[in-house]
Amino acid sequence: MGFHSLVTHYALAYPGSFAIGTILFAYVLYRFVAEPDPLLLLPCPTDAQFIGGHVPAVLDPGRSHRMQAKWVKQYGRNIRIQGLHPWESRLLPLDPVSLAHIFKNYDIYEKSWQSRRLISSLIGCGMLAAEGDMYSRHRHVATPSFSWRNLRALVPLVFNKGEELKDKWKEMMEQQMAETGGKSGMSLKLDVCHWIGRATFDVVGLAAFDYQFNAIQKENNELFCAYKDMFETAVSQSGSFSSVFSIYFPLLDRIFPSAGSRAIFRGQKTISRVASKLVQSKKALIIGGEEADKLHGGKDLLSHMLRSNLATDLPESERLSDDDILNNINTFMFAGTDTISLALTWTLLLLARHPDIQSRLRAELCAAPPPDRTSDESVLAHYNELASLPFLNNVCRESLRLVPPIHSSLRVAAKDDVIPTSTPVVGTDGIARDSFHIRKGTFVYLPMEGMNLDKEFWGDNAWKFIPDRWDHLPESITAVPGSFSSLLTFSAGPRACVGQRFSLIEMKTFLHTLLTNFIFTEADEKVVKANVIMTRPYVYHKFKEGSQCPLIVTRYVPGESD
Ligand code: HEM
Repeated sequence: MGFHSLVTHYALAYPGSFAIGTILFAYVLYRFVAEPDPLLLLPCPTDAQFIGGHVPAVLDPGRSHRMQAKWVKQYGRNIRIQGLHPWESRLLPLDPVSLAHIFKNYDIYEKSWQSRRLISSLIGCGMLAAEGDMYSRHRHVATPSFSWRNLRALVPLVFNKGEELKDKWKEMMEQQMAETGGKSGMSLKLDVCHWIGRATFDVVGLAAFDYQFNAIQKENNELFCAYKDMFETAVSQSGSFSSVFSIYFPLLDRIFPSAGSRAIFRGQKTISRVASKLVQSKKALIIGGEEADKLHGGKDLLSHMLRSNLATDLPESERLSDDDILNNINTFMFAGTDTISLALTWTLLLLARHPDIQSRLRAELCAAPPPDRTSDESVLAHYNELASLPFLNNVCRESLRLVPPIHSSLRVAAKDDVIPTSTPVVGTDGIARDSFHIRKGTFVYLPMEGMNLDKEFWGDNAWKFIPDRWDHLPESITAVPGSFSSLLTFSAGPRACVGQRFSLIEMKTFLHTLLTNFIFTEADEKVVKANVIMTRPYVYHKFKEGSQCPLIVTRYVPGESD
């Protein structure tokens, strides 16, 4: 039978599947031949895995910086990488001009529907997941809460939580001393990631909605457990079959939930019950009039958001519903707890690995004595002093540069676009161009860590922890479009992190309290980085034990320990 008659025979015998086959064939022909993806003009590294492509390499903080440096040398700063299968191309821009364009045009480069659905299914459609008009309304109502004037009022509560953590560790040391008859006790091996995580939950709970989790003392608060279980389940499930299933078939996941989904639904129920009551009672006080609101004096982000949402000059169409407000509180809990605790954990690990830098920092911090804990004014003056300490500033920036808690992010082009470049891109056709086309639907990586570690901008020692670099930065870094000190740690452009200032308050305040009371040294275990939604510490070869960062914490006694 010839090809012709074979096709006719098949079409007559199986008309349905023949029609589907023909449509698919026409689509493939159209996509790849008549309208080939313009990204195919960009050079692509040849070392992709058949399934998974370059994605694992691009996401792995253990090797992505090395890989990217090699690719930039070979292919230039705008690279086409292979997506999850050989027919899918993605863009990896390491060019500051291209990245600035992508960050600025956040309405073209949106979060993918998959990541938005995943985030929404966990914490609702708050600022992190929303796009379009909904996003603008969220940002409009939430941004004033993060003004410096409002954040100043939160400094004392952050300071007090740092002190509480210090007191807790001292108490644990004293307890150990009593148990061992004084033989040991000045030192403890602590998973600092776990402990700082508890303190950060406390801080964000109070700052976000004036709620006392009391997690430094005990991990049994109902709301704390709900949030913690929910976030931990989401982290442990990331990339698993059940999480992919729940993204693509949310309805089926509701009807036949996996164990993980059941844990998440349970958490959501508790959060909705407890936190909704908080929203209602705060709202009633604000609506109750100026006097009631003054008495309530809510300095937390929720109170500020409710006030700005209830403002008489806000058009009705721009107001958020109570559910939207609650989604934003969940968003602050999700976006503001692990991020800060990881930033602090990595800083302490880096200081443990560089004892000379730790001692220098401690000397600077000890010169700024602690304030009178009972006076908010004194705590604020203390923070102002910390904010101006040059070496503390350098250490924070260097740690946030070297290990950004969010390694990278993913966007998808919502329409066709032309991306400018800093230097001409030489296409696979040999032609040099000042810009290149990108097709609607193309995935684009935002390499936060990649840009922070780029040797061409930061110098040959870019992969090392050198806080002093901040005193003589190379001119080249001014080209990098970061929202904070030319770093992409807090992203860039209109959708950069709203919590940046707050994070620095917590980092600096905690570092002062912890380093003037304790010395941090490395334990026997080797700690390595892994990207599990965020860049988290794991003990080498003990990935199954979960994220942890064991360090030896020793009491610092001025004069004796120096
Ligand atoms: C060291 C700490 C922090 C780091 C490194 C960090 C980093 C980031 C990054 C990289 C993004 C952009 C994510 C993306 O586009 O995919 C982001 C967004 C965001 N962050 Fe943070 N963050 C930190 C702390 C906080 C805190 C404390 C809060 C709130 C209390 C917060 C709230 C948010 C929100 C709401 C967004 C979404 C902003 C938008 O889309 O307009 N973050 N953060």
